[in-house]
Amino acid sequence: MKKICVLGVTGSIGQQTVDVVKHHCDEFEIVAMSAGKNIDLLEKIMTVIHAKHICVQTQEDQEYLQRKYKDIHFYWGQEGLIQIATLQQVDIVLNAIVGFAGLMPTMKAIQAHKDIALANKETLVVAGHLIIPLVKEYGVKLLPVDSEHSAIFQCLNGEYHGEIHKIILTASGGSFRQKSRQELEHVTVEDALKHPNWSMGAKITIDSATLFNKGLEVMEARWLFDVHYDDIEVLIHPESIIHSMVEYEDTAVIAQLGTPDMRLPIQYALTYPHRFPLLGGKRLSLSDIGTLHFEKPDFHRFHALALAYEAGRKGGSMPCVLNGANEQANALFLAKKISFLDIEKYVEEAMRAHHWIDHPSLAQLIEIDQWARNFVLERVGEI
Ligand SMILES: NC(=O)C1=CN([C@@H]2O[C@H](COP(=O)(O)OP(=O)(O)OC[C@H]3O[C@@H](n4cnc5c(N)ncnc54)[C@H](OP(=O)(O)O)[C@@H]3O)[C@@H](O)[C@H]2O)C=CC1
Ligand SMILES: CC(=O)[C@@H](O)[C@H](O)COP(=O)(O)O
Ligand SMILES: [Mn+2]
Repeated sequence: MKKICVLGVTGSIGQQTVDVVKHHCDEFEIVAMSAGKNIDLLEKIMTVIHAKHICVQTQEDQEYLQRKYKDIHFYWGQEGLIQIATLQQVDIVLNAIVGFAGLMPTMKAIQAHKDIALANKETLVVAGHLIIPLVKEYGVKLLPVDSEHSAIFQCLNGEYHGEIHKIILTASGGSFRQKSRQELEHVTVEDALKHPNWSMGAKITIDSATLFNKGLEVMEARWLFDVHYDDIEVLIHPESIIHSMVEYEDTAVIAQLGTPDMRLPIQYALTYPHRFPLLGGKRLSLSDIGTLHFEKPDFHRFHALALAYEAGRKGGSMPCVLNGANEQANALFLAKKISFLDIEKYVEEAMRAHHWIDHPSLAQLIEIDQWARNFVLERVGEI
């Protein structure tokens, strides 16, 4: 029985993880889990998942729940996340928290010798230079949950022999794939939240529309598979059927395909190297689909992708600035305080204003992340 700690159980990935675990309750048990502020949903999940260790975001919610459920141990805040992720009985931490908040629990879990199933791509974007050496030092597994990276991991069959010519990351193009730069000036939050193929949390859905999601994924791939940015190509593939590909030195291209369903990469990260049935999973019928489409990304129209390659190539503290500024600008767009194109504008301004440092420590990353958020808030007149 594999004992799992699910961070972000109330989110899109978190709930799909619950679904996977429910269908394989002989194999997996969720012994610890965290929510942010959605306590109603957490209490619903608690009726099917009987974890004894639960973390929430605020002390107030922790105290409320502790009074109500005496036989469960409740924790709160960042410290609480670290406590549940490092519990002795936990074998693997599935990190499905959104954003920078996922970084610290990932690091501490690795240092407590836990395997990591990583959906929280921001962890690697901002701190790949710290995380990858830690993974090696502590001899733990780092298993990708992000669909493209799971696809690459499956193509590589869990092994890497340095024979990769390039990685081809597919991108749906998001909600506005066919819109001109001029049309993008006036798009709404409601339209941006309509992803063509995936039902996901709000932050990543907006990131998908700006293409910052793909930019973050380029950086995630650089760290997970130890490839140079010149060897990572983004390919627009509107159907999201090919989840990504690996081209080898001998010109062979290996792809992983399937109907878009995040439960597969979640489950594979938990069952690797084995494959279990995916209950309710829709089988792919290429004859029904008929045609798949591909196009090159337009780096001018989707400037975010160009910014992400630039930040990744610069390395050091720059990805942290891009990520922090993007998280803040994304939230301001969702709150209808800035326009869609303002997101990439403020991220670029933060990158230009930043005093770059090489190899930032965790403490420096925390400072830089806060600086980038404040930079955007100041530009918008929010502080
Ligand atoms: N959704 C998807 O299909 C995919 C997601 N990912 C990645 O997975 C991660 C999660 O995405 P997704 O599930 O869509 O996001 P959601 O917004 O749906 O869920 C986020 C989860 O994190 C919790 N949370 C948010 N902020 C904090 C915080 N400061 N401290 C503690 N917990 C917090 C939320 O709690 P609450 O809601 O209770 O406040 C919720 O449980 C992201 O990094 C995303 O990029 C990657 C590939 C696909
Ligand atoms: C499901 C998943 O992994 C998301 O990251 C998804 O890839 C978003 O789609 P696009 O960013 O390609 O639109
Ligand atoms: Mn993805």
